[in-house]
Amino acid sequence: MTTQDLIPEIPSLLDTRLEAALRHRIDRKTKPLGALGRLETLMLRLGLILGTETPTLEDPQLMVFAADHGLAAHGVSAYPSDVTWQMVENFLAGGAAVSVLARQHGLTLSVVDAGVRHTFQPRPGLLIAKIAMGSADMLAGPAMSTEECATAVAAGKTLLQKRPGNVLLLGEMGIGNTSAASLLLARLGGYPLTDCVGRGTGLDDTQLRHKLDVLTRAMQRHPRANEPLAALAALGGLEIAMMVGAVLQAAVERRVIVVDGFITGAAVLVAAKLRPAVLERCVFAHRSHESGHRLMLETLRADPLLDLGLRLGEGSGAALAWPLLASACKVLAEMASFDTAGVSDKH
Ligand SMILES: Cc1cc2ncn([C@H]3O[C@H](COP(=O)(O)O)[C@@H](O)[C@H]3O)c2cc1C
Ligand SMILES: O=C(O)c1cccnc1
Repeated sequence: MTTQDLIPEIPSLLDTRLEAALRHRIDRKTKPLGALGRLETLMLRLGLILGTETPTLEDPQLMVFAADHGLAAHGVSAYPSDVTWQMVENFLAGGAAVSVLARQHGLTLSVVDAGVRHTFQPRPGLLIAKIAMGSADMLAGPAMSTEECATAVAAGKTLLQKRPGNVLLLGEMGIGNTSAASLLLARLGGYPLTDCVGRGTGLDDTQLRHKLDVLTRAMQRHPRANEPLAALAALGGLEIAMMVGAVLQAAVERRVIVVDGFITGAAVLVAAKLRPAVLERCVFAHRSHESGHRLMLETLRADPLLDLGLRLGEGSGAALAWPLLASACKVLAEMASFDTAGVSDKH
């Protein structure tokens, strides 16, 4: 499969007529001009993505992409790799944070086994798309072969195609994946690693220094992995690669993409380096407590909706931001204008 086949074209959403109509509609609502603040920016974005002055959100899909990481054997996380499969069980049993939030908000939760080091029993809500029993140790070679990486991206596209609705909320699970996300940010953003690495699940100072040392060696091991797909294969992870495919396909289909935290942000970064117009389809849910996330958001020119000090992942931030998207659509559709309500406009 050529890169051309794997990575679809994604046109810009630029539509000056629709944008003007949306701005007019928002400005004529019964409120001081601009008074709904960033909710107005959100209304505009949702209208542009869905191509209408009255967008409606249908059958939102929260997909949690899960995989293990070979690098985790080097002690870059505060928790053992087994937590990945155990949390997948927890998601499916309905007991994880994201399970509760998805239930509360009526989001369809599916868990994707992109490469967890465990064999799951098939059951509803679990999409088995396993590429390998975890990624390889990137200090010894690439995390994924070029073929594995391409297969993961393609699988992400196919999975998304089969899901209904017009909104994708991204989530992930994979012990060690803040390391992969940090490496992708450093390599694709051209930043010093120290600005990109954080405590993940809760490393202390000594453990953080060790993580930085391991990640420095990973960068040195792959000096030529500079292109997005090469960096993804060498330094990424199976769940991140699968999210890249899902994001590209969601963008092709003009779905709203709700981006969670640092790791889902890394997948969007790779996708945006390949196809910049992906970013026009994204809503950034929150600013994570993970220290590299600020730089990640700056790189993506993102202005996230929430800042709750979350450092969980799973799609928990995306689920928490969901009611704001729902409100934006409701207000755009139902709030009266100065003309219809007979309210006097400003002098
Ligand atoms: C119980 C538990 C539940 C989680 N849910 C998400 N993560 C989060 O932590 C991991 C990334 O951090 P690091 O790179 O430090 O391993 C990912 O699995 C992420 O989704 C969890 C982590 C744990 C321990
Ligand atoms: O921002 C995130 O998504 C995040 C941060 C720490 C641990 N897991 C996820």
